[in-house]
Amino acid sequence: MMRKLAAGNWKMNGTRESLDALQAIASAHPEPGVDILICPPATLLLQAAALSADSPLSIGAQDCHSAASGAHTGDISAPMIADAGAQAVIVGHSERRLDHHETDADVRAKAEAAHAAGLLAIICLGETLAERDAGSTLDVIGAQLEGSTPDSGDSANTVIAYEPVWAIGTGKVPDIAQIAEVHDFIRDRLTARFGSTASDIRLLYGGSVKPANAAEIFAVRNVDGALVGGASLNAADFSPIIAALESAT
Ligand SMILES: O=C[C@H](O)COP(=O)(O)O
Repeated sequence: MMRKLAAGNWKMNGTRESLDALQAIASAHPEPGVDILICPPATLLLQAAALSADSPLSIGAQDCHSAASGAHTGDISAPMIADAGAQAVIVGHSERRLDHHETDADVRAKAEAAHAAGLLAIICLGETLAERDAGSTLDVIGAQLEGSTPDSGDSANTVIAYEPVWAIGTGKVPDIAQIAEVHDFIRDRLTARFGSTASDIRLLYGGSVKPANAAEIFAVRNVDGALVGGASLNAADFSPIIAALESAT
């Protein structure tokens, strides 16, 4: 049976004192009915993983290189992330695709590296506002999904996060029908490619998820959790989102 996933992406936020939030979240959900993942910046991975070792929280990174090691100044590899005690890594976030010109092929290679290192790969997809306005959302999502998801993907090692670029950090959220359309589309495409395991590949929605809108989003068919940015930075906001997901399960 699939366990839904509440994932927090701290992005480029957080210093050591921010780790207090991990304890607060773990204390509020001692036996959660869903999986909980926090992805802090790389500087905090080792400490966050150590602090969470005996808690229901898992820790993930926000990116990895596609190579296991080598001359890539400033990058970290999937084996290094695993060595730090983390269990997951986000790949292909739109901020990486935009800021670092990452292509679908790059994202696919990173996801393959994550799988090879035994990490859960959270593969992000999302259309821009211009693409939505042009009516090409499903074409964009279909191409990203096909190009970014490796053949090694299955329900145990892969999560897909649908994050409309225009909804990230803006307070704007697609309407429920729009979320349902894209999630149904992703599920159908995964089923066509991967067969029966696709029904258990978790599909997360991301983009301005807050305590006030979480329950409505989690009621949508084929929404198996959320990838949360700003509202994951503190327990006061993230904990009600976790609770909403538990209630929807
Ligand atoms: O990875 C998380 C997403 O980019 C969503 O960020 P947000 O919840 O701050 O809109």
